[in-house]
Formats: sequence, C-alpha cells, structure tokens
Amino acid sequence: MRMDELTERARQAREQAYVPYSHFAVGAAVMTADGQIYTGCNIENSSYGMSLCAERVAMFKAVSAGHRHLKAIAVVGDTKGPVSPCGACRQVMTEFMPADASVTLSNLQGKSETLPLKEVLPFAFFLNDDRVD
Ligand SMILES: O=c1ccn([C@H]2C[C@H](O)[C@@H](CO)O2)c(=O)[nH]1
Ligand SMILES: [Zn+2]
Repeated sequence: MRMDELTERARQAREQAYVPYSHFAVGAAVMTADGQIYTGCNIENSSYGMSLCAERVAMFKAVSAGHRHLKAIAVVGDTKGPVSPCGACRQVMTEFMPADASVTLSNLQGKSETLPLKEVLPFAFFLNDDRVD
C-alpha cells in the first residue's frame, strides 16, 4: 500500500462530506496495523456543535470495527496549503496511533506534507502513560 493510495481514498471520501453549513468538505482515511483502510468525511448538523470531523469519523469507524491500532492517517481538504487537523482530532489520534505514526495532510492541488504524529501534537495528554505504541 503506497501512502498516496491512502490520500486517494481520503480524497474520494471527501466527496461524501455533508457540509451544508460550512461548505468546507474534508476527507480522511486511516490504515489499521494490519493494513485495512477505513475512510471518513465530515458530517455537520443544524446544531453546529454536533458536527463531526472527517478524521474522527474515519478513526471511529476503524475502532468500532475492532481496530485499536492505527498506523497512518491521510486527510484532504480544499485549502491553500496542506489541510490542518483540529486539536480534538489530534488528541483522538494520540489515543489510537503511536508517536511515530504517519500523518499525511494534503490539499486538492496535491500539496502534501507527511509528518509523525508526535510533531502533529507535541506534549499530548495521556492518562497514566497509557500510550498506544
Ligand atoms: O481537519 C479538519 C478541519 C475541519 N473539519 C470540518 C469540521 C467542519 O465540518 C468543517 C469546518 O470547520 O470542517 C474537518 O473535518 N477536519
Ligand atoms: Zn477535527
């Protein structure tokens, strides 16, 4: 599995985004430790705070299917530079991904950056050092 395939899956998932309020569509794809892929898009609600980001939809789909160890995530948005995940999603990433997990952030033009999770969320909170890695 090439990493740009994960980004391609995120780009496809973005097309399902339900974004009547922000009109800002995001797609995400995660790869489980055993190589399976789960995708997500952002899903908004008229009660705005009930909306969920693409990254968390993808991660929660994987976890709800029994995968607690994720090794990579790709995110795609229509941004000027690579899309930047929100703080809540970064925190959820640290729950299910090791510090050296691959985070690939891209825009629709193909501008892309890949960095380890520890650089995406430095000084992350962990309860009782209960880190997944
Ligand atoms: O990395 C990001 C940033 C934002 N959003 C969503 C939340 C909301 O639906 C819309 C605007 O913030 O984009 C994501 O899904 N992922
Ligand atoms: Zn988010």
